[in-house]
This record gives sequence, structure tokens and C-alpha cells, in this order.
Amino acid sequence: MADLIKNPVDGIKPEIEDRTSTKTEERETEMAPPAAGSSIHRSGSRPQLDLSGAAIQGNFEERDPTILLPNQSDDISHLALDIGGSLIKLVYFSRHENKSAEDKRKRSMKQRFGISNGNRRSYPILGGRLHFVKFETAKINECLDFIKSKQLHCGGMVARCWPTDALSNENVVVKATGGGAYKFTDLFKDRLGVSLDKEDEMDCLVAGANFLLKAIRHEAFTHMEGQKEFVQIDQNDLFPYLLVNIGSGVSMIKVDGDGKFERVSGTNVGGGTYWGLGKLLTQCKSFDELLELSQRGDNRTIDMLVGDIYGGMDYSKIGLSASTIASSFGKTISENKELEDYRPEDISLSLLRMISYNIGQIAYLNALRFGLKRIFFGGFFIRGHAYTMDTISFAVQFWSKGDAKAMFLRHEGFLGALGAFMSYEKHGLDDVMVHQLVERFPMGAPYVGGKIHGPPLGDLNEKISWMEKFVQKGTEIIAPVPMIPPGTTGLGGFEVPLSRGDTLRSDASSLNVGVLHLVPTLDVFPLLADSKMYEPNTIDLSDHGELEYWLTVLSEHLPDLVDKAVASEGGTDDAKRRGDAFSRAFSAHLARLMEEPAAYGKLGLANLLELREECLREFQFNDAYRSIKQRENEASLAVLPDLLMELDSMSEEDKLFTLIEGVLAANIFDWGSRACVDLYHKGTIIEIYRMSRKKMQRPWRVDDFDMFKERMLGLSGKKPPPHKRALLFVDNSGADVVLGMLPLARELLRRGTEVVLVANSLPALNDVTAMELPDIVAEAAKNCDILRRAAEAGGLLVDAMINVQESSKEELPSVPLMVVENGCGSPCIDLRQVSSEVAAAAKDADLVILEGMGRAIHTNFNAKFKCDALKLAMVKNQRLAEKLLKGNIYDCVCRFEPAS
Ligand SMILES: CC(C)(COP(=O)(O)O)[C@@H](O)C(=O)NCCC(=O)O
Ligand SMILES: [Mn+2]
Repeated sequence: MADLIKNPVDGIKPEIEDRTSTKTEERETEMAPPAAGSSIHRSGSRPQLDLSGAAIQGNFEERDPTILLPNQSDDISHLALDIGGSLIKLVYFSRHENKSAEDKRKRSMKQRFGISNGNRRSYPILGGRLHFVKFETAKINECLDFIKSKQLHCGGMVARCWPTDALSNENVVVKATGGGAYKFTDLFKDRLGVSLDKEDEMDCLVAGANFLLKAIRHEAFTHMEGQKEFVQIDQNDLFPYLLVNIGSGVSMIKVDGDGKFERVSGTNVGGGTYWGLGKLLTQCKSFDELLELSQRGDNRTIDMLVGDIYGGMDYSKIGLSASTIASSFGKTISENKELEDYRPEDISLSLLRMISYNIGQIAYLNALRFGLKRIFFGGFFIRGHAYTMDTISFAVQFWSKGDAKAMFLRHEGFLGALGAFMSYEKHGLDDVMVHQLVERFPMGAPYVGGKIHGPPLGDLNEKISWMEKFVQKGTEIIAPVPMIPPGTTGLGGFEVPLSRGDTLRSDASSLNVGVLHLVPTLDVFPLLADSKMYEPNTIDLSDHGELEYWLTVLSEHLPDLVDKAVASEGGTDDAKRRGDAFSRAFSAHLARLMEEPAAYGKLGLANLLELREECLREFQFNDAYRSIKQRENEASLAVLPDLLMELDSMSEEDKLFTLIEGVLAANIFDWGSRACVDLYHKGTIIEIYRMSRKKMQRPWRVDDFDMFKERMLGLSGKKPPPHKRALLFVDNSGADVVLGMLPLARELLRRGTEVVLVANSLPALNDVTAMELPDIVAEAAKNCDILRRAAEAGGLLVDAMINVQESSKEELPSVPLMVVENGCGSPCIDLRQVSSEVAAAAKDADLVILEGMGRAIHTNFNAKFKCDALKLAMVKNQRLAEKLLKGNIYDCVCRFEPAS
């Protein structure tokens, strides 16, 4: 197939169409899916003890010698509890399974870049997940059953513990805080055989809050008039602050540093008061029910307002509007009514406001007492309830005249339990950095039987049947959070909150916290010019129109994705059931985010696209585009030699231009873009590639090619030195990588630049992965000496290469071509969280090339680097092209930014 570049195709045959429509399914059904090999596993399975090879460690004479379980590879978890008057909060940890042996490439890359684990503290917790679960204290048996079913009361990999029934847990100690740690000591001993090791409640609250505020990027937020806004906390400017923990009662703690605090005040009017009085006055059966009632309440029928006293007028002289509450429950004195004459909804709302205001006011007075500007509110009273947060915020704002700010914490209810968990010194959680935590939102986590709020469903089958039930029951799941901002009319003058009880919601009382994945091998990309100011996302999804558009795009793409996913797993009944559950789960996430965009933290397009991939993995679709990728790789590799020959016949200048044009043209192979997928019905891979090339016209929408050319080739014959090392963040499989990025890499190698191909750790759409790349390079290298020698020098051709042509004996040494994984499984990339391999490879790099719409436009379009950076992508979405670039679909971006 000669003349690949210049010869456009006229008559386009519908070859691809045949393969992608129904036939794809048949083809894929025939194919047995290859085992999904990947180094990052994020879906869990039930812990099981592997006792083979168990041996006593240390002195045999010791009374309780430690037993080492060398073959224990599954999750054995660590647990801590906060047992309060109303709720039990449980934090537990499960280790990442990492069953796949490190492959040769990874090992050799680690050696090459000098990465070892030697400089890391070797705690048992290196890589794993932190789960947050809550139970009602009154139903403590449910909690005990849960702990038992997950064997959370077993100590750990090095443990003195055996399966519950076989041997006793006599020496196992579980950290616990809260009053219940004393009250239920015997129960834990009797039921689980474990001893509760009591930790001071205040110590734990402070340790938990400090950890969250330092380690989690979007932990704290303000909530005013229905608007949630995340606050970036500067770790170095955190202290002092006031921590107000609203549990059954309320504690107010002045925090001056890690372990440095004083309980300065508190009040006995707290969550317990609301629930207790509410229960007596409304007959509600649970806190959540009571809270939900308040949604439909109108407190004006119960509270005495300023207007009631002043004949409907404001008392403006002292800044009180007519709707300000003058006296909570005051109206009931003068009315000749009995309890039954009042609506429970109104009672609940009056109570809620009375207590929230009171807490907000006392908190502010204490902040004033100690000159504290920041007040963080935590504890389970809040429950992510918008109305409660607005009321507290309003009180703080009003009394401080805007000087002090109320902030809330996403993990509000788990401060104590987290603190208790951290008190296990061996966990070393204090070392965890913000870039090592990745939060995920597994579907089905918060609901089991609608009662227990939180146990993540361990098993895939459980998860699927939960999804099936979820949709049936969807309309009964009621939201306590008003989504439309309540209007305010002065102090306490909120309009009646709006209830949107008929929309899907994963957990009516959920706090919107996910599972925290600790990945100690993640790093900040060291070549970012300013990692503190870096924002990966280009599009601001806080714009409602933008959010709605992208949610719709993802929703419309769903049926096709499900088809591909099901086919990739052989199209079996099981795969169909999983596909259905995935579709429901992802739709529910989208519905939830449409309703409350900040539900899962600050939301960007990259997060949405990643959520989709995570959701697929959750239902065990590990590589939905596997066969499409294979087919496109094969077709592209077949024409690569011709392309390379054509390139080699060109002048330096033409060649460089043709290479960049080739990368842009080949980026059209994107199975995540609706428009592109429609295009694929119009021709074969090569035909579309040629058509794409033919349509390329300079100037491109963003066209810094001349600047890049000058850096590469110099001006008027003066040749600049080549770059030392280039990191190429590659995108899609097939033509994109084979006919676009590989030839560019080859040219850099030819000029003496080391090349590191950076590819996804896990599959995402049709993106090529780091696992797949060595084979592709090996295949390409069969007909190309430059690639072959560089790949050999880079340790890529260990045993992947077969039939290599005999090369001449006296070859010059080549610069290496290497492959590293980027640490993520998404079409976009957040450069604050890359693999330690990429971070290490970046140390000697002086050129970064980001390729594709996900990595160079949706994310990193505005990122600045310490070294030269080239961003190459085709815009495959009309709206984005118009909004961001005032252009059109299929416009191209070639942005070159010299080192800043
Ligand atoms: C998911 C993608 C970012 C992948 O693009 P790529 O990085 O492969 O160039 C892109 O296909 C996309 O934004 N798709 C959604 C928009 C659409 O279908 O128009
Ligand atoms: Mn892609």
C-alpha cells in the first residue's frame, strides 16, 4: 500500500460498518476474551485466609508468637470504630490485591529510572482502600454481623488471628473511641472475641479532621443559600481553627496543630436533642425520617417571628427582618392548639432550625473568643443536609457580620473513627499525601436492605442484584437535600425548602463519601511549572449548561458502550446481566450528578470520563474495546512500513511537518466520540486515515508548528541540539499510535532524543495501554532498524520480538525507546497523580508531548511545564470546538510552549 500520505481515497467502501454493527457482536462472541492482565486492580473480593506455609515468627517460647502468613494475598482488613450514642461509625481498610507478578518491562523500567521501594516506610498499609460505614447504635448486632462477615476483626497479614470459628481472636485488639467503646466492651468480646482498645474521643476527632484537611483535596466546603463551594486548604496555613463536632451532643475544640488542641466549649443541645425531641413530638422512627420530614415543613406555623410581634413589619433598626425567628416554638404559646394540631413536618423544621442556629451562634461566639476565623463543622447531625448547613452558615455569617466562615467536611461523621484508625501507629497514614489518595464511588456501596448505610457490596452478584432492586425502588428513595437553593429573606428568613424526593439517589442519607484508594506509588508530575496552581480540567462543569450537555453526551453514548462491553465478554447471559447493571449504575450516577453536581466532590469532565471507566471495571468489564483495538492495530501495522518509507524520502522540513500532520490526522480514531464513530461506517481504517489527512489544512486552529520546527530544525541552517529525553503521552490504539505517534517517536530517536512512551495503566475506551505497547513496538520494529535498536536499548524487546531481521554487526549504539505506565485508567490525565515511573522518567526529560483530546484538550490544555511542551489533538466535538476554539469539529490543535 504505497503513497499513504499523498493519495486520498475516492470511493470509500463500507468495510468498517460491517464489523462494528451487529457483526462485531458475532465476531466477539466467537472470541474467547484474553485474560485481563493489568497491574492495577481496584475491584475487591472477599478476604480469605491462606494459611499455607504459615510459620511462627521469632521466639517459639513466646506466649503469643506472631504467625506469619507468607502466602496471604487477599484482603485482610484493619478496622477502627467510633461508637457514639446514636451511631456507630466504622472505618476499615482493605489492601489492594496485586496478584499479577511484576512484568519484565516494569521491572526493567524501575531499575532504569532508579526507583526502589527502599526509601518508603514499609507499613502493612501500602496501597489499599479505606471504607467508611455507619450503623445505628441501637442495631449494634448488624454492625457486629458486618464485621464478622468481612472478618474485619482479624488483625492483619501478620496476625495472631485465625478464622473466627476455628480459633479465637483472644489477642486481637480493635481501636475504638466514643462512649460505646466502654459500654460495649463485653459485647465485642463475647461476639467477636476481640478487645476494644479505647482511644480518647477528642484526640481522635482532631486527628481525623487534621488528616482529612491535609490529605484530601476537596474535603472542606462552604454551603450558603444552597450553593456548595469547595475550599482549597493550604496545609501550611491550616491552624488554628475551631472544630465543632455535632454528634448527640456538641464539642467545640480549638485546634492549634497535630495533637495540639483544647476543648473550649460545647453544648448539650445537639443531634440527640433534635432526634429525641423530634421522636417524642412527631412519632418519627428514625433520624433520617425526621430530617426528611423537615423538607416539607413550614416553621412559621410554630416559631414566633419578628413580623408576628411587629405586625408584619421588619425590625430594621437592629437588622431583623419580619421573617426572623424571634422565639423558636414561641407561636405555640398563644395558640389554643394541641400537639396533634401541628403538622409533624413543621415541628421537625422548627426543631432543626432552633438547634442549628443555636450551634452556629455558640460556635461563632467561641471563634470570636479565641480570634479564630475558620470554623469546621463535623459530626453526623449534619448528614450533608443542605438546609442544616445553610442555617448554620447563616448564623455564623450573621453574627460575625461576614468575618467568620462556616465550613463543612465531606467525611463529617467519620472524624473520630478515622482518628481511631490512625492511632494504630503501624498504619502510617500520617504519611499519606494528597496525590496518593484517589476517591472512587462504587455503585451500591451505601445501601443494603435500605437500612445499613454503607457496607460496600463485596461480591459482584450482590452488586448486580442490588442494582436491579435499586431501579425498581428508585422512586421510593427520597432525598433529604433540597437541590434548588432556598431563598433567604434575612436572618432565618428562608423560604420553605424544596423537596425533590422522586429522583434516583444512591443513599438518601449518604454523605457522598466514596472509598479512598491509597496508592503510594502516585506522584505529582515533576515537570509541571506550578503544581499548586495546576487545574487539570479545561471545561468548567460548574456551569449548569455545560454539565447538562456533557451528561447528555455520556448518557447517549451508553447503549453503544454497553453493546461493546457485553460483546467483549463473549456476549453471554452473565455479560448481558452485568451490562444491564452497569448501565443502570452509570445512569444513576449521572442522574445524581445532574441533581447535585458537587455530590462527589469538585466535578470536572475528566472525573466524569473516569467514573465511566471505573463503573465498567466495577462490573468486571476490563477492556470493552479489546477487539476493536486489536483489529485497528493490525491494520495499521500492515501499512506502517510504507509510511516510514515515504517519510524517509522527504526533506527534513517536509518530514517534520508530515509527522505532526500524521499525528493530528490519526487522532480521528476515537471510539469515545459520537461523530467519529458515525464516520467509521464510511470506510476502512486506512481509508478514513487517508481522508483525515486529506482534509488537514493549515493553519490549524491552534498552529504553533513553525515555532516547534524552529526548535527542532533551527533557523537558517544553525542546528539546535536535540532534546535529551521526550515523554510522549500517547492516546489511542491503531492508527493513532502506530501511524501517528510511533513515526514521531522514531524521528526523535533518529535525532538522538531518548523517547519514553507514556501509556495508560488500565484500559479506557480504545486507548492503548502500557501492557499492550511493547508488542506493538516489537511488531513495528520488525521492519524498522531505528525502532528495533532503540527498543532493544530500552529493554523493550526482551522476548517480545520474533523473526527480527538479521542486522549488520557494526551498529551504532542507539538512544533508548521505553514504555512506562501513567498510573491511571482514564481517557484524560490529572498530572498531580501519575505513576512514580513517569515521575522518575520525567527527571531527565526536556520535552513533553501530550496527545489526544482527553489528555491535551479536556485536560492540560492550559497546563504549563518547566520544559518544552507540545500538545497535539483533533477536536472531535462540535460544541467544544466552537466554545473553546471558536472553530469546528475536526479542527486541530498544535500548541507548542517552550520551557517556562
Ligand atoms: C473521550 C474522548 C476525550 C476521547 O478522545 P481522545 O483523547 O481519544 O482523543 C472524546 O472522545 C470525547 O470527548 N468524547 C465525547 C464527546 C463526543 O462524543 O462528542
Ligand atoms: Mn483516547
